[in-house]
Amino acid sequence: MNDLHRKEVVTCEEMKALETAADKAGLSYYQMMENAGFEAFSTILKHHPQTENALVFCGKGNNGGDGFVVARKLYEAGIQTQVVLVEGEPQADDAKANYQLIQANVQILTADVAIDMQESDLIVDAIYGTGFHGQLRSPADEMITSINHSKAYVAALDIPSGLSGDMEPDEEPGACVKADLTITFHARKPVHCSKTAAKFLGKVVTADIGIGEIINERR
Ligand SMILES: NC(=O)C1=CN([C@@H]2O[C@H](COP(=O)(O)OP(=O)(O)OC[C@H]3O[C@@H](n4cnc5c(N)ncnc54)[C@H](O)[C@@H]3O)[C@@H](O)[C@H]2O)[C@@H](O)CC1
Ligand SMILES: [K+]
Repeated sequence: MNDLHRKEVVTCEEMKALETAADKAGLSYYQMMENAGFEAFSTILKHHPQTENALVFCGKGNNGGDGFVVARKLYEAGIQTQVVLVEGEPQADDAKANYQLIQANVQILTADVAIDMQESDLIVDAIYGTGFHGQLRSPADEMITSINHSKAYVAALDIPSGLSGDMEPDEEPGACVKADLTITFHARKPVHCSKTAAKFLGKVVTADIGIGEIINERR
């Protein structure tokens, strides 16, 4: 593992290796998701404390799982919260577990119903993170166009959906979420250092999810 956990910028593959190492050292994937969701929630409310109505767009992978954790924290903080399942029910195990935890309290919408974004003052983008490659497909592309037309404050979890985490510095981005705030986990990915992507990232905050500490402890 060398000093990979100390690097300020890691590729998506290196991030996966760090998560595997942290899991082996005793920080479960489930706990990393909880930490990522809690840190994102706290960072969002620090930057947008006036939030009253939130809409959380979740994909089917672990980025969506982080979104379910954020939705639970927002609801627990007394904020009116709705979740949109962009690609149907979650497929990743920890995302499924976190989806179960919000069922009783958070209204769940699906991509086939008309979504009114007028009332929302916060949109959380948890559609895709480091697992995304290539171009957006339907219905995510239509959802993202609507997100970009809304007046809400937009916070992206890990990466604004549609951008590849390993983007080359001079690569032109395709269609993607335009965020006001991006909260990335553990370390920046190459996309967070790209000049061409900068206008879609907004302010970038790196959140500690416990990986560095657990790897240091077990050395
Ligand atoms: N334990 C973990 O693995 C952790 C993961 N975390 C979160 O999980 C994210 C990575 O999760 P995943 O690897 O599940 O992937 P994502 O949730 O980023 O993506 C979901 C799925 O989208 C699919 N996909 C890729 N390109 C696509 C395209 N063009 N159109 C449609 N679908 C496409 C992929 O098959 C992928 O499985 C991170 O960015 C981070 O937010 C965090 O919770 C921290 C811990
Ligand atoms: K995202």
